[in-house]
Amino acid sequence: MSTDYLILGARLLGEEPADLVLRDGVIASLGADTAHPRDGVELVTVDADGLLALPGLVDLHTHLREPGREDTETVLTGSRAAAAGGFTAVHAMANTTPVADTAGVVEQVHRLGIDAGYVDVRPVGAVSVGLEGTRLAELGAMASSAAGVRVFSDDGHCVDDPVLMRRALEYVKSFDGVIAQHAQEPRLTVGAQMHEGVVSAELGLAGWPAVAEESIIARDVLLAEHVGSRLHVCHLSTAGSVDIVRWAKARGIDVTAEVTPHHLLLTDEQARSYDPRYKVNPPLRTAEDVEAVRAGLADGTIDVVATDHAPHADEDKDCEWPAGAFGMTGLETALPVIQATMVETGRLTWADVARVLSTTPARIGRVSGQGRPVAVGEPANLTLIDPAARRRVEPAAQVTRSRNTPFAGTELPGRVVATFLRGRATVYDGAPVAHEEVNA
Ligand SMILES: NC(=O)N[C@@H](CC(=O)O)C(=O)O
Ligand SMILES: [Zn+2]
Ligand SMILES: [Zn+2]
Repeated sequence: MSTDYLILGARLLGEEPADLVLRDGVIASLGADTAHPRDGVELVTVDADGLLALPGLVDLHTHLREPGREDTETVLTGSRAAAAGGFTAVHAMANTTPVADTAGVVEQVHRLGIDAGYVDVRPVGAVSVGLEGTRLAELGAMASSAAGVRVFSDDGHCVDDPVLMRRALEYVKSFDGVIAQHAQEPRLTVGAQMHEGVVSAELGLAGWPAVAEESIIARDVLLAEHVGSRLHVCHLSTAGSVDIVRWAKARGIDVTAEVTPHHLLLTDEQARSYDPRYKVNPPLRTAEDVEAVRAGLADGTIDVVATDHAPHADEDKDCEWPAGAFGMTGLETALPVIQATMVETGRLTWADVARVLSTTPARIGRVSGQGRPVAVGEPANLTLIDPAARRRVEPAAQVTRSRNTPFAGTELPGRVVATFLRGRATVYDGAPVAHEEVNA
């Protein structure tokens, strides 16, 4: 039996509370309660008093680890964690085993996403064969495959060869693609363990200088301008990077940039714990950098927040810092961290949050039917959150298969109460709906 939802009294962005009816995959009405039972259709009423309705969140940067490291995350577990975090679409990065550098692999990931049914999984295609940075992958075949890839990235690695980067930027123009660059000049970061600065010097850990990121971003915006193509900067983390992107945009270059929740909250001071849960690429930077990325997100220089959800096995984090893997989980804490760092500080409104976590990432990834406003006739992709809730992060209670959250024990605001993908609940009463029900 199919289900209609009548959501009573949800707060909409900048508007009075209203009742919403979700029916046949779309928002059928908005305003006073107009739902009436239909034959053969269950009508479920949701009391949304005090809840805020946001368009379903869209992540431009998620690591789902399938194929290859299903012990840490699968398309099913990762997309369920995404729904729990309020997402209705994620982009699955290409650094799997095998690498998503062929039409076959991206179609497989796409198919697994459909079978999971929690969010729209948009596979990212690798830029180079095997992420090796030497030969261009079959970008056109991935674009025209059933997966319809539009975002290409060697994430985890930088496309450091400027000739290859230029060719990739030129090539994706023909199918409206974008190159998402992991900006890290490899020769400036050999053996790097954390941000290069006062703390790394004190701890005796090899440093990752800000210029290793900034020099690649500067080069790439100029390459994008030269060939008239579209560039996206992954997980931008330094004040200098914000300045370069601001300059490029003022010059009219077609560049967009993302920042992660962890770079908006944490600093390199966290490394003093020697706990590898704070080890991430790019590294946590200084308080001045945190202030600069917050300001850049507030003034629109940084277009989106992307999680860079990077699940890792316990054995790769319960170890000495130098042996630890780079990466942190983020799908279930993204919205709470943004509420804490940007909304409760008065730097973003909830409408801005919808823009940076839904509308703009959907536009950059060319994800149709996502990132749309909560309005009549639109696909019913939305999340209901309780902004007044406060919760302590418990790694074992999270939906993701991995426990490497840097926010363990931290109290954060906000809670996802329900998420809907095309009118079907993927999360209800704060918990993911059973798999049999979402993909029934
Ligand atoms: N962010 C990370 O520290 N790690 C990512 C790779 C990446 O995003 O560069 C991963 O795949 O684990
Ligand atoms: Zn990266
Ligand atoms: Zn990544």
